[in-house]
Amino acid sequence: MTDAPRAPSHAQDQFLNVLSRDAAEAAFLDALRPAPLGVQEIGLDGLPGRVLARDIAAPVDAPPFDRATVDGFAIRAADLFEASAARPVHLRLSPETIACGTAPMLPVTPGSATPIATGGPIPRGADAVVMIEHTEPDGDGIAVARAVAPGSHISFAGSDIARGQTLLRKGTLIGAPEIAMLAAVGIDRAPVWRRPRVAVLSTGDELVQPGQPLRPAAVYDSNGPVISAALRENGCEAVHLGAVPDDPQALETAVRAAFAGHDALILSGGTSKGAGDLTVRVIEGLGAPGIVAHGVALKPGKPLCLAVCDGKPVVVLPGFPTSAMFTFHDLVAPALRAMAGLPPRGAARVEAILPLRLSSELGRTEFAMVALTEGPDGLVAHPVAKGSGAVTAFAQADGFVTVPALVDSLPPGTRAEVTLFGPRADAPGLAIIGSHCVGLDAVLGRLAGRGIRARILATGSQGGLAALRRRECDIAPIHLLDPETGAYNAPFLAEGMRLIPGWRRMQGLLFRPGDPRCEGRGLDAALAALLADPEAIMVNRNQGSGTRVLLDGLLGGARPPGYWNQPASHNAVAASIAQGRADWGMAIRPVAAAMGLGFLPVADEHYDFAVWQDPRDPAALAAFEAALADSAPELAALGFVRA
Ligand SMILES: Nc1nc2c(c(=O)[nH]1)N[C@H]1C(S)=C(S)[C@@H](COP(=O)(O)OP(=O)(O)OC[C@H]3O[C@@H](n4cnc5c(N)ncnc54)[C@H](O)[C@@H]3O)O[C@H]1N2
Ligand code: MOO
Repeated sequence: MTDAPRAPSHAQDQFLNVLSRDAAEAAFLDALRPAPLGVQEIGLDGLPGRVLARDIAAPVDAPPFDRATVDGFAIRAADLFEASAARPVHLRLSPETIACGTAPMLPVTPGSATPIATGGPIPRGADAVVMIEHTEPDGDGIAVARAVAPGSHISFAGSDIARGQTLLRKGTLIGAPEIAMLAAVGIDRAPVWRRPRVAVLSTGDELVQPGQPLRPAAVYDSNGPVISAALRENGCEAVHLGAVPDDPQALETAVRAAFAGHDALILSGGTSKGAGDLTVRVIEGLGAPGIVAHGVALKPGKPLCLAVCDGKPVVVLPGFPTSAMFTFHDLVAPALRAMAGLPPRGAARVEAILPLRLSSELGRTEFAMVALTEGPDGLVAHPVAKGSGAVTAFAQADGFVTVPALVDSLPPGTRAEVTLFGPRADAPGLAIIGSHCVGLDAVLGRLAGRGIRARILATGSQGGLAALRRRECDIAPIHLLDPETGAYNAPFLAEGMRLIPGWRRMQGLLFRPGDPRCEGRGLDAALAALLADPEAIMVNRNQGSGTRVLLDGLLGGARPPGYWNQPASHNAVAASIAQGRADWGMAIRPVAAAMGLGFLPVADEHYDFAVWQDPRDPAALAAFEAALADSAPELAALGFVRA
């Protein structure tokens, strides 16, 4: 409860009351007591995805009558007890033929048979059907050379669904199989829970809706669409109202309107500081009891704000996309599912080995997202964290490992429980761990065309080689320069590994077009001019990258301004120069071209694939090599030269 008086200052008392995850959940559920919102009758067409509000009993039998399951003759089994190949039994034919949809008029009397189609109602007197191919025409009737057990080829009334039986239970999520059952007993509408209508509002001056051009310093609103999608996956109707700027009046108006017209309200962003106080004040004014938790000892997700106003949930998710999704799934979705009448989502769990130490912040329950590969001793859980601001972690991860608040790290080799996002992790065909290159996407496209799926985890060359050494992946893409020999990749292989030759990528010096220090000059002259100018700021690369080795070689011990800015990708280097945060750096040519930057070639870098000589899936690896050969045109178009 947060009725504490607020200082009118700008003091950073953002988290009035940091609760444990469990305490926050309990406070929220206690104040909300989530329950379904009411019942509505919906026709069959609208039922998929809805949740049944009452048990449904079958009003009729299915099938409604005893029927033939084959084309043949309705007979009396007793007539054929003695039938054999040596002494076929003759049966005379009844004058009627029973088609589907024809009610029989005449009984089957001893010594007779009635032609019947699959699905035709069994006539009185008959107790079995003999298949047409087990009979021969015989004068005015048929000859049957085998006995037939009573009940053969008959499906009896009510054998599928018995009248009065509970067909579907309350709480069932209706899909195609349920529609079939309802339709089969003649039901054309069913009572379902009303879907909670949930308003979704993003907050922040920097947000631009997808489809619009991006302004400088702005980002696309990804939380709004992803929360809306997740709401729909959890039985709610999502109403995405776009983004509202950090302006008190605009925020108050938007929040009040969204709250009034919906069953729940989900905001994102601005929970931790500044504008967050605005949102919090508006929420406090919406109704009692108001905010029940603001600040939860969770990682990601610390600034989560949970409120209940006049019986409706009002939630402010952290702005960072990964934090927003995690807190939504962990603490918000279960309550909304209960309001939608859906049962709790059962999460499958598997055990997997941690290949590396997993560090965690003491005092916060931490969820570490992991991608699974198959290792020699079972599943291996590779952390895929890119920070709370990332949007790709959910798509790349199979699930997460929970590190309790009082644990600060899990050592390598720990067998950890992984809670899966989906029903079961689908085993990828090929596990590729190492350095990522845009050219690899072209190869994987070709590989998919050959029906083989691959999982890529971008860990850098060294991480990939280590995973390959532990046999936790099939392929490690690497570009490692041995400064001693000047050779690429081969010196780094372990005994029993080999290289599949990949391609060469030209590394070079990047600059903004028109920079007089570089434009029209050769590499040496440009470098000399840059190093001579104290105003020239460089952007470096991370230690351990091949590009860094090249750069350090070029710099020959110099430490120009910007040296300590060390991002880990070609794209970050190019963005930094294009946006004027730095003036020069090193990256591969396609990245320079994509950003419209000037480029002075420095050296060809070799990007190859390390594999074991005795791979665990030789066929998949052969398919990879074939896909690599097929990708020559795409690679050439990207500016890569096949090795
Ligand atoms: N000094 C402190 N700074 C921060 C703290 C802290 O305790 N002290 N907490 C950090 C944590 S943890 C998180 S999580 C974030 C949460 O911040 P907010 O909830 O206030 O979110 P914003 O500041 O508005 O945005 C953070 C980040 O996310 C981007 N964003 C916001 N909305 C969207 C959206 N709809 N779609 C895509 N991206 C969005 C926004 O542009 C920012 O980059 O705060 C830390 N800081
Ligand atoms: O809570 Mo924040 O979500 O750690 O990044």
